[in-house]
Amino acid sequence: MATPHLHPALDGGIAPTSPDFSGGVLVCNCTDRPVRVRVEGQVAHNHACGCTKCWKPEGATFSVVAVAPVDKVTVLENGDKLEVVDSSALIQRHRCRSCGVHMYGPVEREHPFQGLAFVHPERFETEGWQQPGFAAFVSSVIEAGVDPQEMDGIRARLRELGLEPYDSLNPALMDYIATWTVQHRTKSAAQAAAETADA
Ligand SMILES: N[C@@H](CCC(=O)N[C@@H](CS)C(=O)NCC(=O)O)C(=O)O
Ligand SMILES: [Zn+2]
Ligand SMILES: [Zn+2]
Repeated sequence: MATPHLHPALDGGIAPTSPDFSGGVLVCNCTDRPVRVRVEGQVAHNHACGCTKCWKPEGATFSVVAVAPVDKVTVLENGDKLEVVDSSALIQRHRCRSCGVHMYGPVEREHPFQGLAFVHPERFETEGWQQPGFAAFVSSVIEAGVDPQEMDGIRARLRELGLEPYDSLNPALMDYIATWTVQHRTKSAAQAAAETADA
């Protein structure tokens, strides 16, 4: 069977992380007035995402997406071209309205990921960004039109590339979310008790 095409940054082997990468500028696809967004520092939790919401380059089955603290992300040029894809979504994906590339997606509402912005490191002008480490929302590629019969081949290829496939996020992030949920619940209960005591 033919090797499945996943994403240009994955198909030919994954470029290694550079210890010297200290941030860079994300650029959209426009030749005229490209949107430029600066990210200070290395990105984190870079991964392949199979969900239908994340931006993918033409023909790709997966997105490559990472996070950076939102206060390390600055729109440098042509921010007037940005629009929010879906203002009701958790991730406020800002795309270039001319070329469609998603430039950054902050999480603003109360959530374990609050304060982070999702970015597509392949849009960095320079190399050395953190290499992807796992694949998330893999089954979701079916929602984008992939034949379910291709899933074994896709998961095998992801594993071959060292990207363990998950149908949600990886265990580290799922544990982080669950821990946040417990702490948040505990904090809310404590706050409620304090308010009752004050009354
Ligand atoms: N099966 C859904 C999954 C969508 C989804 O939950 N995506 C994840 C990974 S990016 C998420 O956290 N979404 C939050 C959001 O889109 O704001 C799809 O493919 O559309
Ligand atoms: Zn553009
Ligand atoms: Zn996604």
